[in-house]
Amino acid sequence: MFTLEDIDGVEIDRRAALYGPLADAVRELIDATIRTETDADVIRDVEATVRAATTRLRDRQIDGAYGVRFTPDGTGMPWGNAVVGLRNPIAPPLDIERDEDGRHHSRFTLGAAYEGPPGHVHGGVCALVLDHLLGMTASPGDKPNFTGTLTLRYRRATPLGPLHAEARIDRVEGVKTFVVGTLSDAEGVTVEAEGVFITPAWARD
Ligand SMILES: CCCCCCCCCCCC(=O)SCCNC(=O)CCNC(=O)[C@H](O)C(C)(C)COP(=O)(O)OP(=O)(O)OC[C@H]1O[C@@H](n2cnc3c(N)ncnc32)[C@H](O)[C@@H]1OP(=O)(O)O
Repeated sequence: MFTLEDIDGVEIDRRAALYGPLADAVRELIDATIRTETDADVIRDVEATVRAATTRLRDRQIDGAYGVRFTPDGTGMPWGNAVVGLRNPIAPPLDIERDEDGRHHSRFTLGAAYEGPPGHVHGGVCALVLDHLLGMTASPGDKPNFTGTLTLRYRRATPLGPLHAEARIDRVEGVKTFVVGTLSDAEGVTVEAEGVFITPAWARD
């Protein structure tokens, strides 16, 4: 599940510079695919081009998903992750910052690819973002904590566009870490979240 990738910082940077722009380009493609109103023959031509590009990428590929890789110095490479994955065009991706007090926060933009109600973020996408942010907040050390229960209160619809999310640990009780967080737009909080994150048996002392 968590694997060691024996590479140094120079190699991480090289790979990030190679794969990051590809994922960015595909994110643009997703947005353009949703919003285009160009001519039918152009759309069919682009479809063929995209299929050809996919065939070229599949020339050599790993079996299964990317996994969460760590380098010997503990640098994480969750590059296939659905929220922060550098190589995953589905991920917005979030850039999550950690304060000295353990609070985690992120500013990001969700566009047309994340729509649920017209012009607004899909409720499941709100949950996706908050689950990941709260999960990161719950796992400050080298032990993973997995979502046991995530409770959300959707106070009002979240508009597509620039957003902010933050989370902090409320308390720790044995193997359970209780985390609270919010998703907000410029007008204030749209979704409140509470999560119970649990250290799985295989990671306990
Ligand atoms: C580089 C960056 C990395 C990047 C990677 C960072 C990843 C962040 C990911 C974000 C978070 C995720 O999506 S994680 C993926 C989604 N979550 C999952 O897939 C979890 C699936 N479930 C499980 O693996 C398991 O059920 C666990 C770990 C949740 C529970 O394990 P368990 O072995 O069953 O626990 P058990 O010993 O019975 O119980 C321990 C205590 O927890 C309580 N408990 C047990 N289950 C639950 C529950 N669902 N909700 C509340 N509380 C519970 C029990 O009552 C007990 O309390 P007491 O008696 O001690 O009081």
